[in-house]
Amino acid sequence: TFITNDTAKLDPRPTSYEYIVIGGGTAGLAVANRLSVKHAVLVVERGPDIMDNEVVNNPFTPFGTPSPCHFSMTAPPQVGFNGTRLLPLTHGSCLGGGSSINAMMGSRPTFAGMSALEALGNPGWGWNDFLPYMQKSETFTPPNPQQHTDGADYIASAHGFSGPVGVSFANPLVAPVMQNAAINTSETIYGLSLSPDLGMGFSGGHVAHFYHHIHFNDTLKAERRSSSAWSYLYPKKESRRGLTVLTQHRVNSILMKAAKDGKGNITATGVLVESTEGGPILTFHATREIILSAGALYSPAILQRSGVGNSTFLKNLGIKPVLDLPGVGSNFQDQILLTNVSFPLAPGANTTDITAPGRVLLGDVVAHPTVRNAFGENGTDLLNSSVDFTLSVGGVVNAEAFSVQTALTANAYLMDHPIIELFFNPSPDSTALRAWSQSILPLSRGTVRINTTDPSADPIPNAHFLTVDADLQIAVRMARGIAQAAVTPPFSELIARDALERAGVPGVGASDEEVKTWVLATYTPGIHFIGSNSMMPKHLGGVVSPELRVYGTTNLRIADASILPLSVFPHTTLGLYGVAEKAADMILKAVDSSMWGS
Ligand SMILES: Cc1cc2nc3c(=O)[nH]c(=O)nc-3n(C[C@H](O)[C@H](O)[C@H](O)COP(=O)(O)OP(=O)(O)OC[C@H]3O[C@@H](n4cnc5c(N)ncnc54)[C@H](O)[C@@H]3O)c2cc1C
Repeated sequence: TFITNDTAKLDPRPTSYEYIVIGGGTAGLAVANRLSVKHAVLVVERGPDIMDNEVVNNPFTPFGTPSPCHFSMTAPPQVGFNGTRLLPLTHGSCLGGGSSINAMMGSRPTFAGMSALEALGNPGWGWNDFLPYMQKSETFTPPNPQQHTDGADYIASAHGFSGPVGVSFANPLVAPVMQNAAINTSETIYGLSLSPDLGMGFSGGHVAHFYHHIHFNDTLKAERRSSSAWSYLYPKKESRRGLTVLTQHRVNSILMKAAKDGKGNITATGVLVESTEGGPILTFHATREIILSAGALYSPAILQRSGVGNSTFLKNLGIKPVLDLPGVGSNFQDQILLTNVSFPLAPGANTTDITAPGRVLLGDVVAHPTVRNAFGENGTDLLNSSVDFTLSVGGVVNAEAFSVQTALTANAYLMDHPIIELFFNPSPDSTALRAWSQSILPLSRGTVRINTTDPSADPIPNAHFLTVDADLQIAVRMARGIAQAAVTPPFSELIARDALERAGVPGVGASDEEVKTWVLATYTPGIHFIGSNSMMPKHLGGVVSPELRVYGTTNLRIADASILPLSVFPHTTLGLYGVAEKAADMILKAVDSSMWGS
């Protein structure tokens, strides 16, 4: 593998590769790794290589600590209490992308979620077909006897044991006394039962220990973030003669030409690349395929700059349309988080038992209530929202797209897909226990659009958070879950009696209006952006086919979070490695079949 930020070092500079991967982030590096076993692959990554950065590598660095990989853009004003709110959209830009800065919480989709994805017109994406790809990516470290005594468990058949991505529980388990109290309390408030393993695809309300994307070396007793860079790129055994990685260079656009396949499809022939410091525009050609993996914020922007998107919109920006695909940048969505809820510890609490000085991870245990757990038997009545607003802002390309997605979401609810996440961890300074709640499967939809042809400018991502009523009602339930946890033993016994008041959370007796006010004033993005190049039928606004090929092209595929049409990955990363493995498999099989055919 050759990693450089200097094109002069590509000497003589090859101008042609078999495959070009745009974006060396979470999914991009995984795809590149698999393709480069037998093929010449160029990865172009806008951010730097920060291999030795301790802030990033140490999994116990307090979440959110700035690093050269942390970037943020501000979304257009979103709904808020008494008007609008400006919310930061954080993302990673370096080798590893989001996986180099995320909270490493490892979760997977459920059987119900993957059924919804498949029913949307994506054969081959159901749970049974998808599980082997998640397993292929993973080396799971089973809990040792002490971790097991402290509560961690697993189901071997769910996991992979020889893939590049390290998945393990912290060793020793972080604050097991706190974890077990949180589990018991969650069981009580939502009527849940303990699940041995989050990765088995279980639907139905459950509570479980989280594992994290951490490489754990039993001999060295060392733990390191298992970013995609530290999984698929840096380790010696993953080194590839055929792989070139160009960092600190941005792909401005993709070059296309009319193909001679007789079906009117176009072919992606190369990319225009520029150093992020400026300088000449370079052209690199791809002889086989181009794989777009710049993430849900940037992949639609690159397509739009390349003339792929809604033709009218492109013409208004002065861009010559190459392919009219109205779904590009539509169906954009994110979950929401209720965060920063910090319950001060009970006076005299034994902090070493219930907090973990220097070893905090986000989300040590997680509760996953379903709509039945959170709202009772009539919970699916929630989903009677009108399409009008979403349609007017371009969140869906037509009313049918919204009604199909609503129906699939309702069906997932009936199959007991979790709708809420409630998770807990100690505060980094060991003075408090923190509660967080995250929505799953939101219905609000928005857009990612460029507003200039300047390739150095960020696109405008507008998720229109909480604009569908069901999402707001679920958010109110999320806040109520946090309040209930604070007054329900045994968790309540670990925190101060007036913890709820001091945390500023509406009490259990607060009215729905009071809770809604608090939600609108405090919610933040879930930072699991998806959907902006959705995998679904073209007439519903789909951008890629189940083979992840951009409709109307012969050889342009997308492998990143933008292809997910529904938010069925509660946390995205482990599922995205599955997407990347499946993408690589489909690409390589296409080569094999063309060789047999020739
Ligand atoms: C702060 C934070 C916390 C999170 N916590 C969790 C968690 O605990 N668990 C979990 O599972 N998920 C978590 N996530 C979500 C998860 O990390 C992302 O969904 C995932 O990393 C997205 O992967 P991707 O491959 O789609 O894109 P990315 O990983 O974002 O990769 C895209 C790459 O493309 C590059 N790029 C963009 N434009 C260009 C261009 N024009 N040319 C070249 N390169 C370009 C970017 O620099 C980036 O490196 C978190 C995310 C964030 C930001």
